[in-house]
Amino acid sequence: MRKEFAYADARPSGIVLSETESDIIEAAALKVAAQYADYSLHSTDLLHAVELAAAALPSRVRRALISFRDESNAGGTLLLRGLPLGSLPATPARVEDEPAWTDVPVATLGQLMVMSVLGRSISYSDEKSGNLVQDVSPKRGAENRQENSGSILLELHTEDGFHPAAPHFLSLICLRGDRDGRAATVTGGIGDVLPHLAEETVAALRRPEFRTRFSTSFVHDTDEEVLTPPVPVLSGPEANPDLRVDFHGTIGTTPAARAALAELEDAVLGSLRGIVLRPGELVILDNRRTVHGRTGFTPRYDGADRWLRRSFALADLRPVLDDLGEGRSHNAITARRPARGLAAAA
Ligand SMILES: O=C(O)CCC(=O)C(=O)O
Ligand SMILES: [Fe+2]
Repeated sequence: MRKEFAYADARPSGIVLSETESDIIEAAALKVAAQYADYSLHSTDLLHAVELAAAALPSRVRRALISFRDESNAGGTLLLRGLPLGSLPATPARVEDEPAWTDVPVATLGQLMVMSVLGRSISYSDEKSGNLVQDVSPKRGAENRQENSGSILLELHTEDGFHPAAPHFLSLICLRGDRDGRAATVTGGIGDVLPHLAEETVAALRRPEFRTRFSTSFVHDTDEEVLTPPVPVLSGPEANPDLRVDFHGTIGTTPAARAALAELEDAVLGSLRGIVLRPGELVILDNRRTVHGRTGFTPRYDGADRWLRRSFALADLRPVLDDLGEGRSHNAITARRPARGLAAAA
C-alpha cells in the first residue's frame, strides 16, 4: 500500500471569515440551538430553521457556495476558514463517547447552515447509526481500517460510490487538528485530471466495466463481499463528467478497464490538492467531481486527537423520499437489498 500522498497546499485558496462574520454565524447557530434543543437533527422543523439561519452567512460565502453548487470547479472542492466552533468536549475515542449534537451546537449548526446552501442534508442508516452529522475521529482498535475511524492512509474514494443515492456534496469541519501536523485531507478533481487522460482511457472509463466493493462501514464484518453491478467510472457531459471510483474498492472487469483505472489513479495522484486541517476550517467536496483521501497519522486516544465532523447533502430529496426511514436517514441497502438502481442513478 502507498505510504504518503504528494499534494499542493489548498489552504491559500480558502475563503477566510473575519471574527465579526464568525461571531454572527455563532449567534445564529446558538439561537437555533436554544429553540430546538429537544429536537433530533433529523427534524424537518429544525432543518428548515437551519436553512433560514443560513442567511447569517456572509453574502460572498453564499455566492461562492451557490456557484460551487451550480458549476463546481476544477478541483471539486471549496475551503472555508474561520468558522465558529463554540466550546468542545474531548475528542471521542470510542463510538459510545460521541457527543449529542447539543454538546457541539455551534460547529454542528454552522456546518449544516453551509450545507443547506448546497442541498438537502442526508445520512445513511447503514452507517454511523444514521447520524446526520458524523464524528470523524480515530477509534481504538480501528487503526488499520479503510474507514474514517482508522488512522492508516485512507485511499482515494468517491464517498459511498457504491450507493444508489451517494451524496452529491460532503463537508468535513475540523474541530481539533492533528497535533503532529501529519493528517492531510487530500482531493483529486476530475476537472484537473481530465486534460491529462488519453482519449482511449476516457472512452474505457465511460464503459460500464467497473464494480465497486461496498465499504466495510456499510457491510461491517460480514464475510460476504458485496459489489455493485458493473457501472462506468466517468459519466455525464463530455467536458464536465461525473466521477465515481474508489481506488481501494473499485475493480475493472476487463483488461482495458483495469489499465484505464491505473492510468486514472496515476493522473489523480499527480494532481492532488491537500490540507492538514486546523480548527474552524471546513472543506466542502463535490462528490461527483472529486475523490478524497487522507494520509496516515498517529492517534493517542487522550481526548486531544484529531476530530472532524462530516455531513452529506443531496441536490434534491424527491428521488429518495420513499427510501427515507427515520428523518433524513436513507434506509439500509446492503445484504438484503444490494445496490439495485445504481446504474440508473450513476
Ligand atoms: O479524515 C479525513 O480527512 C477524511 C475522511 C473521509 O474520507 C471521510 O470521512 O469521508
Ligand atoms: Fe470519505
